[in-house]
Amino acid sequence: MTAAGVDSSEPVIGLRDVTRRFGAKVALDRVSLSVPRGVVFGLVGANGAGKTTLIRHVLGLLKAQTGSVRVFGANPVADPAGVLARIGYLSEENDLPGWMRVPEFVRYSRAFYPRWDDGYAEELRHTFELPAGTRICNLSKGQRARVGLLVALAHRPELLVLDEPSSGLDPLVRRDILEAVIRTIADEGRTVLFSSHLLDEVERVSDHVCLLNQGRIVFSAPLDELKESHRSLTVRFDAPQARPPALAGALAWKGTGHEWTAVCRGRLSDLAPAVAASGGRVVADRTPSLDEIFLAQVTGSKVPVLEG
Ligand SMILES: Nc1ncnc2c1ncn2[C@@H]1O[C@H](COP(=O)(O)OP(=O)(O)OP(=O)(O)O)[C@@H](O)[C@H]1O
Repeated sequence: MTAAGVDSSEPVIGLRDVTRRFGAKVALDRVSLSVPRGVVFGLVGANGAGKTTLIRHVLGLLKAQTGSVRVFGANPVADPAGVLARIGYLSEENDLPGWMRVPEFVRYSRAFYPRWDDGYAEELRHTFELPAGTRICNLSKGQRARVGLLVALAHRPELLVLDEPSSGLDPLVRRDILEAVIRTIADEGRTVLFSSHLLDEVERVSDHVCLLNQGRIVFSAPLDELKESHRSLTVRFDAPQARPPALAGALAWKGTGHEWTAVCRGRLSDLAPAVAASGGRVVADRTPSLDEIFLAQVTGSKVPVLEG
């Protein structure tokens, strides 16, 4: 326990066996995960994977049909005011009242948060270069995303939840603003949960990555661990091969003839003997990007074998 009575070992978010159906569609399928305090937790997955549905459970906007959700140790559906006051949230849709000007919207929003910091809100307005006199409906999509981010941040939340925060932001703004914001929050010991399609962005800022596919967790692990436990291997054979070798741990192959490359689960020391047994030799070995791991994990054997 800290002096403030916060148990720092207790996860900020805990989901246990959460299943959510919309009619016949299973949006979340027995999802269990734990988000420790002070980490940047990146949630990745293709369209429809269940990311927003998971975030809505964390915010208490959806009630778990089975299983349990705990945020700061509380049930967000039973105690929405207590939980939401500690969360900053930027939604994918980023619905804002178009008729208000930024300072009006800031005044309106501050009423919901006892810990709102006026000085910080004004500092963010300057950093984000948001004009005071323009109605929100006349701002660009990127500027509106920055207004949403300002309001999510200005009460210095313990947990920042960002659902696809990059939509509408150009690459410069993403790198300079969003990533700086995410790192600052984490450096201050607060927690960030964010979902994104942009795997290079997730890779740059996340401590922990969770991949959802069709409502199920494919993996959830510290980024370092995830990268250390995968290799991209290029294997060469003396005689041309019609098919890639049967290598335990290989998730997806591409190549042709003498040379084949695979993203593999495992370490080189475990994989090399199996490559040798298949008659090949490893000619290149590197750490794959998160994007490559994601594609290999999600599409796996469905990745077409390129015939050359
Ligand atoms: N209110 C709803 N009614 C019916 N189906 C829904 C509802 N909300 C989500 N779904 C379905 O549940 C699945 C998961 O949706 P969700 O929005 O959580 O995915 P996502 O990973 O956030 O996708 P995206 O990246 O496109 O935002 C999808 O098939 C979606 O169509």
